[in-house]
Amino acid sequence: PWLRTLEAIHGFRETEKSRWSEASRAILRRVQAAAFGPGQTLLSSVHVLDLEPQGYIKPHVDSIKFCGSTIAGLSLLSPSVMRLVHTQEPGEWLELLLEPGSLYILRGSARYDFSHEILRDEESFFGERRIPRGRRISVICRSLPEGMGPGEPGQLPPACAPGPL
Ligand SMILES: O=C(O)CCC(=O)C(=O)O
Ligand SMILES: [Fe+2]
Repeated sequence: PWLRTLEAIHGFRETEKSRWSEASRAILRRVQAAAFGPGQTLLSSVHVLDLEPQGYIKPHVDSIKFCGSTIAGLSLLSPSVMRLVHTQEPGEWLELLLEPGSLYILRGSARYDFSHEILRDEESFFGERRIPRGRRISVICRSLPEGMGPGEPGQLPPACAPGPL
């Protein structure tokens, strides 16, 4: 639902999950505490993306219609490189090495003014260092779009209706 519309992603499968084991919920609570403020409401379901070794994500900015001001992603299995490029100033960019078990948080300017992408295996370098890509799973939490309080769930796709994590 997130990326199919953008055709930004290749070699993947995905799902949205709202039911988690207690052990997983404990981890999601840590993500929530690290990435989101007390006033932020999260989308009720968590996005899980499974990228095959040849899979990659092209540069995009998450839709402001479906996603609020914060995106937090937990990377699992293979390391990968995320590149952020300023949408107005392509010379302004940075790369993040996403080690398995790491959490990235996109908020503020990183969320709105920079595109993000996951490099394909052939281009997967962090500086000079080659980062060979294997299967990568990411678990992504997002805040609700502003003005999308529980009173206005009609504008959201059903899987994104607001609710507790
Ligand atoms: O896999 C990730 O960490 C990022 C996924 C992403 O950019 C998205 O779902 O919009
Ligand atoms: Fe994204």
